[in-house]
Amino acid sequence: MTSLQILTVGGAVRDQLLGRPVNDRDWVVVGATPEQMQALGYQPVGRDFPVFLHPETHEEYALARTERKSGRGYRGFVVQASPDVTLEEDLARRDLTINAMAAPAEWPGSGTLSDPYGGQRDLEARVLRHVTEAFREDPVRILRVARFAARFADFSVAPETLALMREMVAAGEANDLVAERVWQELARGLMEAAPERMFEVLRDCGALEVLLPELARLWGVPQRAEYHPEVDTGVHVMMVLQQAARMNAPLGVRYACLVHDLGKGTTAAEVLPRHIGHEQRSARLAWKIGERLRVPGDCRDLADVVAREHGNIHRSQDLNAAALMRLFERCDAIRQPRRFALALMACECDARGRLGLEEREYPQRARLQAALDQALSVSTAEVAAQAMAQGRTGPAIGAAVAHARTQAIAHWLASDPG
Ligand SMILES: Nc1ccn([C@@H]2O[C@H](COP(=O)(O)OP(=O)(O)OP(=O)(O)O)[C@@H](O)[C@H]2O)c(=O)n1
Ligand SMILES: [Mg+2]
Repeated sequence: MTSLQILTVGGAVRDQLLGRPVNDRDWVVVGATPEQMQALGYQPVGRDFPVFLHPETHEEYALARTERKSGRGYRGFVVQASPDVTLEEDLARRDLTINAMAAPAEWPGSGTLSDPYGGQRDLEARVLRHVTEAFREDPVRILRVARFAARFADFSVAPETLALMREMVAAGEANDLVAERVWQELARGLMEAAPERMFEVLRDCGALEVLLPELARLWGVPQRAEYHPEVDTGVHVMMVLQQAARMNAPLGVRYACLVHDLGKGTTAAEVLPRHIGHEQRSARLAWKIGERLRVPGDCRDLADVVAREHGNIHRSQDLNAAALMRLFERCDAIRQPRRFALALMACECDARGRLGLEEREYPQRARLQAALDQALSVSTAEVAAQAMAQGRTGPAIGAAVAHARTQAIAHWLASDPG
């Protein structure tokens, strides 16, 4: 039996070597039994994993372990931890070499490091490389590699790792991923600096076709070159995501960008490169994905508005007050102005996510925002009181309020804001 050793491992070591901020620390404990850990005051996390929380810092301490698979997919784990498992054995079953380094507790960021699998070498070479065949044991790692590619934009996936990921997908390993885990990884990847790289990697290994066939289908679908110099729909959607990242857009906006044009993938061949009515089809396909991946409600709702209305928002420059009010009503903008503002942000990303048009102005956003502010400035209570004084009831009161809002927009338009 080895003597008890507690080391920092994984992301914290990697990020420290990269000079990036370290948020959470993960620890590996070698040479200990669960009973010893509990005697030292650590709290066990769950029954299945030999993971403990530090009594004060609440950081995760995992006993060195080897894992062996008993079934397919994420649920098929049997975890084997014992005080005989060495550090090297533990590191061998981790996902990537850059995540398979361990350092002493008080490590200054350089000097002694346990790096049996070339993590430092791969960090310097900017390579995402799997450690051993044990990579196969957890198909979530396919998503993790894609997510790390989105975070570390200048890293490439090692050819042998991509080949292994392809094999896993071909063997059906991506089919059994739990919806929540897929969404969790996708959401994290969407929030990285280069979200488009996640989809590039997922596409390269075949996982995108399995996880998001509605999205995978967009590559090879042409759009009209007058509006879309990049032509290819998949390329366009990735450019839209790049714009969203550049604007530091929140998750909902990035997700809405991802799904806004899904309907272009089901356009009849004889209509191409036009996509008449794609917005409704996008909304339906986005709904399907939302259900399948259990996407949170706020992301789904925003994506729905953007899918249905992005064309109308792009073409909103000449709308009169009544038409603007109808747009606001379809978007439920009066009740949900913040969501509408996010929808406008997604539309701006869509407008700029086109080859050579990345810097274009998007006056629609400010104009619609200002028009909505006018509509919101109407005092509902006052208008309703007036309507009631005139003997109106029920829906007629609502109509009077809507009318007053339209009037407010009309006044503002007449004072011409440009
Ligand atoms: N499916 C997984 C999940 C985690 N790990 C290992 O557990 C460590 C900690 O996992 P996690 O905190 O999820 O990832 P980090 O690498 O710390 O990255 P992040 O910055 O996203 O926390 C990883 O570095 C890796 O060694 C793994 O091998 N396979
Ligand atoms: Mg971590």
